[in-house]
Formats: sequence, structure tokens, C-alpha cells
Amino acid sequence: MQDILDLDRFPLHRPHSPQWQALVDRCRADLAAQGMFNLEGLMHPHVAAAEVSRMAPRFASDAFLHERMHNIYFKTLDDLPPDHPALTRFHTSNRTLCADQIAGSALLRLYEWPEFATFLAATMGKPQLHVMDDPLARVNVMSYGPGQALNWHFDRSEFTTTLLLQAPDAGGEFEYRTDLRSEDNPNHDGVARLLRGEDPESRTIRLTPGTLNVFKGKNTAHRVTPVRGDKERVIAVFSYYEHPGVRFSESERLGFYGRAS
Ligand SMILES: O=C(O)CCC(=O)C(=O)O
Ligand SMILES: [Fe+2]
Repeated sequence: MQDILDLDRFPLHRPHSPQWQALVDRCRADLAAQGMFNLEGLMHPHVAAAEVSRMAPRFASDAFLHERMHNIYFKTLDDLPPDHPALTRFHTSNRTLCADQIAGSALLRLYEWPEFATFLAATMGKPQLHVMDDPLARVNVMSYGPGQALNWHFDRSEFTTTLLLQAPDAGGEFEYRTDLRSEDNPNHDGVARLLRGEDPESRTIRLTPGTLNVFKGKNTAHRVTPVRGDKERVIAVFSYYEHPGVRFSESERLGFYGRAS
């Protein structure tokens, strides 16, 4: 893993060593304080750049164009009138490559490296995390060209794990509002305020290539702002579960990727 990761700064290869534990403790503290942690340059930037070059032909020819209008929940809510401002609809557009289209990549090697899951589980306070069985969903890579964006949403999973491969020249920032809602409080008025651009606790970060970003996506509202300029924003999303063998159904794969296999 030394060839693709900066293990000197981030000793993921030595689980439970004092240095590893110190890193886990720092990540846990960041998650508790800000709902997020970053390992800047975990993947060597030259490896991230090589991954992007290798994927470019696939993005140009057979990536899935994910384009839709949606609200922050990706659905209507029974307890809200359809014109409630929390249900404001926005446009999302990007291109997605699935795990079966990046065979042999450094990203998949990292995904399947057991020490990576061990580290992530420790930061999230879980006994263990498992790779998915799903041939498409395991790792996805999203590319955002000029004007493309991932609009406001909450994630289905408690945590989301990404690694930025290429940063755009402008735009394509990650904007998030930690703990906007909770298990007991959907905070629809707070959601409406955020969507109006009036939430003072909304934060924006610009990720740098090679950076691992883990955030609590279920109750943290977040979006990727529209990319400006010709250089695409390219980011990988890793999917781990607390149980082994998770697969999406055919209809889920069709909905997410436009194909089942
Ligand atoms: O691209 C990003 O930085 C965030 C990705 C994200 O929110 C998601 O995949 O659900
Ligand atoms: Fe998300």
C-alpha cells in the first residue's frame, strides 16, 4: 500500500499501534466536534492523478449520466404539504463509473485492503466494517464537469466515505450543515432556512486531491456546488456495511446506475 498511500503520515498498516490509535482518536474527536474528518493527501496526489487519466476514456464513453430533479429527501413526505419550502427541488447532474468499470484500479485495491476497513470502523466506533458483494455499488467514481453538481441531500447511510481524485479550478465545493436534523427532530423549518441560503452554520470546504473525507451524512445536509471551468471534479465513494455480503436489488441498481449488471 506504500505505493499508493502516505503511510508515514497515516499508519493504517499498523492497526492498534500507538501512532494508529492517536490518528483514530484525532478522527473521532473531529467527527464528534464537526461531524467530519479529513486525511489530507492519504492517497499520493500523483497516484490520484494517474487514476483519473486511466478512467478518462471510460468517463467519455460509457459512464452513467446521473441527472435528476429532487428534493433534499429524494421523496415526498407524508407529513409535509407538497409546497413546503423544505421540499424545494434542485437539479443534480454527474457522470458515474461503477466498480466493474474500474477493475485493477488503486481505488479498488484500497477498498479491499482489510486495514482500510479496520481503520474506518475504529473511527466510526463500529466493531467491524465489510465490503459489499455488489459488483456495481462497492466503489463509485463521480465526475462533475462545468455546471454539474450534486444538490442538497441527506444520505441513507450514517457515514459517507469519499476520496477526492481531482479538484476543479473553481466551484465543486463541498457545503454541509452538520446535525441539521436528528432521529427525534426532522427540523423542517431549519431545512427550509438552509435551502434559502440563510443558515449561518453552513460550512464550505475545498477538498484537495488524495484527501479522504468521512462525514455523518444521514443528518448532515450536504451538496456539491456547480463546477466552473473545464477541469472536472472527480471523487470516489466507498461503500462499507456493518454486515458482510450486502447487495443492492436489481431495481436499486437500475435506479442508481441505469443498469442491473
Ligand atoms: O462528492 C462529495 O464530496 C460528496 C458525495 C456525496 O455526498 C454522496 O455520495 O452521497
Ligand atoms: Fe451524500
